[in-house]
Amino acid sequence: MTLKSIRRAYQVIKITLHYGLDELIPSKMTPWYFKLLRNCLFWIRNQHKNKVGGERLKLAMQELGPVYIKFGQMLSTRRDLLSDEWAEELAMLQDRVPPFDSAIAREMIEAELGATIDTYFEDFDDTPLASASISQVHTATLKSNGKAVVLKVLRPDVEDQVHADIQLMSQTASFLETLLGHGNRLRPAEVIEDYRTTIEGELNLKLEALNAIRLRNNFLDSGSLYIPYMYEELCFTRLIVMERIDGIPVSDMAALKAQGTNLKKLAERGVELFFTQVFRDNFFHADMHPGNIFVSREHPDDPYYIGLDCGIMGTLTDEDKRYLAENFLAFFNRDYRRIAQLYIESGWVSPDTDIGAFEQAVKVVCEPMFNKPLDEISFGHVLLELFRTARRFDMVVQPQLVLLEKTLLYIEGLGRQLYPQLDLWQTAKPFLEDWMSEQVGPKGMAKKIKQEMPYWIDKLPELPELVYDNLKMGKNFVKSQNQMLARYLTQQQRSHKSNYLLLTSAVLVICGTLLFNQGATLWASYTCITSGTILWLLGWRSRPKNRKF
Ligand SMILES: Nc1ncnc2c1ncn2[C@@H]1O[C@H](COP(=O)(O)OP(=O)(O)OP(=O)(O)O)[C@@H](O)[C@H]1O
Repeated sequence: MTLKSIRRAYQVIKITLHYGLDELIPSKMTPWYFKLLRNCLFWIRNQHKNKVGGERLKLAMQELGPVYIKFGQMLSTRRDLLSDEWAEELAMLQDRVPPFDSAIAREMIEAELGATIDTYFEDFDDTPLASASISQVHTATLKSNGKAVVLKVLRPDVEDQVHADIQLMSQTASFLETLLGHGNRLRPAEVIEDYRTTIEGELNLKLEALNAIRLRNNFLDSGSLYIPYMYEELCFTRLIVMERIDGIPVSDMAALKAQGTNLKKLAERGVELFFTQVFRDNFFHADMHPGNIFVSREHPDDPYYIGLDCGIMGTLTDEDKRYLAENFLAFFNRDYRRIAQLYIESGWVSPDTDIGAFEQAVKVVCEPMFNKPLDEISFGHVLLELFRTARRFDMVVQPQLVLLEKTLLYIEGLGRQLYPQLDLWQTAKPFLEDWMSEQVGPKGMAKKIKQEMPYWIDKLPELPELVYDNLKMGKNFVKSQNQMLARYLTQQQRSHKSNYLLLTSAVLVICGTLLFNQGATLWASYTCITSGTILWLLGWRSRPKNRKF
């Protein structure tokens, strides 16, 4: 541990205690050494006693800085772990932070470009357009084509800060795990590991640019989503350059209404976009907070979305997609047994889960949802409740599914905010049904055969040899099984014989000794002991030599 990290640890402890976060751990779970340590730091008092737990945690994270703010934002999406009040409190964390000096930004940009800013850009604006926890955004004009662009550059030293803070968080999580017990529902170590993967991905802007290029190509002529063009030759780990977009922030309802945006279409498009990304492309934007989504100013009666910040993207395996789609369909058919089976078949919960109890638990949470009309049921909410239930049955966390659930909840919330009468079921159902029929119907079968045909054509010439080898192997297998059985029987016989001889020898030796002690005729006792010894030798010799057969 360096001096810097010790100082940081003290700062974290101080802020934690100022907000009385230690008091949130139930007293009976707090070990004596923890209480002792707390008393040693007696001068740091809880200064926010009048505030509730969730708010204290939010304020502490705000004060701890960007890494913790982002962590709080991520945690707010883990509604399978936190109660709704805590999650809502953390969702309010804002990561707009003061900008860093533009001279440093210039230095960093030039170091990445390997040239001066003037080589590529004119009108570089020293006042940042936006300044967030990980990066800062500046505007400029590209000399080569005169187009308006933005330069997104990482904050200085952000990598070191992130790594140091994450290390400290991991250590605290391991300590908490010991304190709360490894089977605890909160699973701190797992949550931090999940966060580490996310934030480390965000530190690589080149990766963000590559994600944006892929998403842009998927929706190039869609008329529903636009992703700004990335100038790939000017994209590096710490700097990316992209087309500057001009849209209305999706949360600005007044501006959307003022330009006469067709809100119904916009809301439906959001849900359609999500299902297309997941089920058609298997590549979805998983960081859809309001600062990253804009709406076009062009043709407001047929609006489209503009998406920024492709740092966090989600993908699902074909199996995950199938289980997910089947989960939704089983839910709408109220087939709770099927849901329980699907969780087991997919490996999300252990195969020895009590399926009856699991089915019952699923029913308890799902049934009340049908008190609402079908069109009001939220897919995100269904998934959230199912995950919460499955966690009680030790579901192994599937980070890709957590990302999906969080995005779905957000998209549905956004859709409802734009157009409260949005019929989620009617919008999403065609996607699920089409996808399912493509996967499991005759169409799916044909697709699979088409996909696997080249493999089988390649393997066909080997077929006769394979059949011959397998038949031969089968014959040899039966022969070796018979030999094994015969060996086993012989061993059993030998073992019985040996046990019988050893037992008889023991009886004879005991009898001989007793006769000798009682002063009976000597020859009788000698005969017993001698024959006992001979039988013991015979029994010992006839023991099965090798227990393997
Ligand atoms: N291509 C662009 N055109 C116009 N404005 C942009 C562009 N890219 C980013 N911005 C502005 O900069 C802000 C921050 O950008 P971005 O979300 O990519 O940064 P970030 O550091 O990843 O922030 P966070 O992780 O908090 O979302 C956006 O909300 C938007 O206002």
